[in-house]
Amino acid sequence: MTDTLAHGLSTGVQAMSLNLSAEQQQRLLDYMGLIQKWNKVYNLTALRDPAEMLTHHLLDSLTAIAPLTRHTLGEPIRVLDVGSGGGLPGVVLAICMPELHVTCVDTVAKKAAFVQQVAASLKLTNLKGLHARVESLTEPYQVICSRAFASLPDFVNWSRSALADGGVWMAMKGKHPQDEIDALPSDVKVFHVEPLTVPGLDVERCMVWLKPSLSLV
Ligand SMILES: C[S@@+](CC[C@H](N)C(=O)[O-])C[C@H]1O[C@@H](n2cnc3c(N)ncnc32)[C@H](O)[C@@H]1O
Repeated sequence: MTDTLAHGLSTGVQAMSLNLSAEQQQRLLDYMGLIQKWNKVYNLTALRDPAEMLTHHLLDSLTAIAPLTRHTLGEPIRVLDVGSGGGLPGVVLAICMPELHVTCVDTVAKKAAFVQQVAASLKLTNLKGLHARVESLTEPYQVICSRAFASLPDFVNWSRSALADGGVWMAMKGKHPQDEIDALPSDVKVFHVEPLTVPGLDVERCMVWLKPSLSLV
């Protein structure tokens, strides 16, 4: 099974043209192993089948790497993953983009504790699990991301106090969320929507990029 998962991961990584070392791919597999091991204790995901976890969680989260890399251009910025749960996509970002400083915030204490445990086990010094409501955060992040978290209006309204000057939001969504875009506050605008393809999954996914409309970014 382990070999099958490793093969599925490297095939997906190639399909996405990602440049990940053998060590990074092993860490991704180790992360999946930790989710499987602790899922019952921490209640991290409804998925139990490792092959499904690979496609629906790991490969799905990996689709964020290329767009985020195009945005950061290798800068060591601070990234906040809102409603990160077991660390998706935050842990994946921390593994694949070691220059980033990634904080995964969740209101559920044991989910934040799990991310802390992942950081320690996988020696990810650029990863932190934080137990808090995102609305309470004020330290600035240059990119605030989310996956399967909330509607776009709630996402930006609840996290805007943590957005750095010139910062952007990056939301991983299913099909193009026109209704949510139409309901955004007037001082937030979408500046890019890009389709995402998850290898091995026939689903609609997109990345929605947003920023305060007065920003000069
Ligand atoms: C559906 S889960 C998504 C988890 C993960 N991002 C993923 O893709 O698997 C949404 C998470 O948001 C967290 N959450 C809900 N409201 C929140 C808030 N105001 N601040 C921080 N986390 C919140 C929940 O505890 C839950 O773990």
